[in-house]
Amino acid sequence: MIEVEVPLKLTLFGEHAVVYGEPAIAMAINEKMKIKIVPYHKMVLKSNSLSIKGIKVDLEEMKLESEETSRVLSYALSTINFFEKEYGTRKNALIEIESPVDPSVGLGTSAAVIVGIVGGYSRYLGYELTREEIAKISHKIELTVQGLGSRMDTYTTSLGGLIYFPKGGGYEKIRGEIRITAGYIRRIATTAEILKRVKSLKEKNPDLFNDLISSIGKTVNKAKIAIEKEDEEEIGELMYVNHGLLMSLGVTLPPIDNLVSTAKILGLKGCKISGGGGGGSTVCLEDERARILLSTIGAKIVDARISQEGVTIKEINQ
Ligand SMILES: Nc1ncnc2c1ncn2[C@@H]1O[C@H](COP(=O)(O)OP(=O)(O)OP(=O)(O)O)[C@@H](O)[C@H]1O
Ligand SMILES: C[C@@](O)(CCO)CC(=O)[O-]
Ligand SMILES: [Mg+2]
Repeated sequence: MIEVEVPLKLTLFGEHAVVYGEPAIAMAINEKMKIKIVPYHKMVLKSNSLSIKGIKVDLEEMKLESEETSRVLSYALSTINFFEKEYGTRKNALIEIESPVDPSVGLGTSAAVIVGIVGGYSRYLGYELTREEIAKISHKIELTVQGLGSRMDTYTTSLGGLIYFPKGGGYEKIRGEIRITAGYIRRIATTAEILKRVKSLKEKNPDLFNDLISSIGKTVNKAKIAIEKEDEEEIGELMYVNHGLLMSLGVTLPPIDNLVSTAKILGLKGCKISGGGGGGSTVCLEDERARILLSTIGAKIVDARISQEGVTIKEINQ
């Protein structure tokens, strides 16, 4: 049996802008997706947190036929098919995914599913991939499924830690500690859908769009310096600025906008939406009042302690 653990992630700065080559900062957290892979007589996927809205069932074979099924399973299916296409191998298995959070809430579950299956299924096939190799393959798969996207989520969940993604590519681990309070609410759309909306804004108003994302890029670079100097005042101020710029991109949601502006009035150091947006996750610099504010919008608090460890893969002889 292969057992995989993948940390989820928080985007601290630069979401969406990073898709267009700007920098970003993300952090792997203590919320871990667990994936188990065991030999089986056919290829079966089991996942505790997925649900499907609307079903179409072949009653003879009791087989789900709805398009919704393939959409919801698209990341997992594409990852399994990747190995058949690239490595010419397919070995039947029962793949069981256990997620600590709901899907599509801004915590990188799409990246974690891909990273977990790439790491676990490649080991099941007898390959020993490094975390960098897992990240590279996973980014390629997520990009294929979504059509748009950056290396940020797949690299953060593969490598772990607090990571700066510079303009133009690569990554750099950041020293320094940042203590966060974070929670999530349900989202109105998936990241893939929100990315498409942002792209249409770029096509409609390229000059304005470029000004917005380059301002986010400047915010990220200032935040990197502030994190390294452990200057919480500056980090927090930049979180509010980044949230305002994401509001202008149209990716926030009124309950989170209200929370962020209330946080600012109450004197919390910093808060912003995190991840794809449209609801989902909110991050604040650690503060008991942030937990209270998050609970007022019905958010589920997550364990936002940093996970220095990235994806871990264990082979267990049964
Ligand atoms: N436990 C799971 N099992 C299988 N697939 C999952 C699971 N969790 C998430 N997914 C896949 O990931 C998709 C959600 O990806 P999406 O990018 O919208 O959210 P996210 O990655 O959590 O947020 P963000 O990209 O903003 O960080 C789901 O629709 C599903 O296809
Ligand atoms: C919105 C985005 O920047 C972060 C999603 O968690 C998309 C990406 O970087 O692939
Ligand atoms: Mg995602």
